Amino acid sequence: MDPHNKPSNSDDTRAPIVSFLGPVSSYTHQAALGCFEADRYDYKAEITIPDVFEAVQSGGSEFGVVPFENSTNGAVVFTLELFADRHHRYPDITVCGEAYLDVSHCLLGKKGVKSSTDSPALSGACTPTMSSPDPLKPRTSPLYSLNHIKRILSHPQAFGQCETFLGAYLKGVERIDVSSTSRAAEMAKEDTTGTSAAIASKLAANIHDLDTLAQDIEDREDNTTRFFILRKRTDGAACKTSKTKTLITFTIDHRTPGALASVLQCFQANCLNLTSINSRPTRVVPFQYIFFVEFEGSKLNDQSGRVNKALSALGEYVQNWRWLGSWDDRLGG
Ligand SMILES: O=C(O)C(=O)C[C@]1(C(=O)O)C=C[C@@H](O)C=C1
Repeated sequence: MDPHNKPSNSDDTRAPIVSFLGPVSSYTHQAALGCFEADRYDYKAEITIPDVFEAVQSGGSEFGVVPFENSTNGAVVFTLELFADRHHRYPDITVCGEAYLDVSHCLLGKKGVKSSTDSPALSGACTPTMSSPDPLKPRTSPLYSLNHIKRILSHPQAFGQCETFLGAYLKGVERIDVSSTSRAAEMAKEDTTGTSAAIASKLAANIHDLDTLAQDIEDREDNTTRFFILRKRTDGAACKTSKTKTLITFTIDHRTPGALASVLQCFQANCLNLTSINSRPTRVVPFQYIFFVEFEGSKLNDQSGRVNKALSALGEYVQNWRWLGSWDDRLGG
């Protein structure tokens, strides 16, 4: 990746640090490797997504890479929560880039028995029941028996991307949410009973020397995750291409009819295409929300002036709002 202009506070003698949701071999790590050349940057594995935000906000790391949304399972709420920034912990965090990664999950563990068509672990797949009369057909079957698996570990996003396989072959098996898929692989490796399995990547299987009990277990072949690259706010970091996107957050007075429609109208009036809308609770008043709107166009490279016009116009309808960054659109690139 282009280094998005060298950070102004960087010491020229050391490589800029890129923090990512670790440990190594997470999908976020793989996305970071695709964006930042290994000979020009140092990588730092963080334990949680908040740790990545903190590393960038404190200036300890120049860049951070975090998951933002998945094509099958939707928004990564943990990341939205941090962008909501209710306690003003990350006032300088901005998005300066994005990356898309094809995500193909494996079930990793310690193998028991080689699978055969009559293995009891495999025979229940897609059997209609009263509660599930029309079960979906998984895209793949296990490579080995899963009879010995007592718990599955993964990041909640990964569970949501593999529901069909899990429903067919591991129905009722306990699921444990952990901080990332690569952490799940580490924990499966540490389990000396061999009864834990992790949903993680092929790379994690190699790094942690785990058996691949099943592969391509995601519900959809086109399963893709979008990651954001974070950096501290800099006014000069202009986008490089004409295809750009911008993210803002705002709150509105929920008692005013049409308040949200009025805000969205500011984008329509300036011919700005919206690309995503999300919301999270304000946690001030129940059932009131912080909205996230992403749209095509850049605040920093706004030759037509449409983005800045829309942003000035929406001030009239919101309680408060914040620009979270403008960056080059990498979809399809
Ligand atoms: O990076 C990882 O390995 C993660 O566990 C995070 C994450 C996510 O939150 O979206 C990243 C990619 C996949 O979509 C599943 C999980």
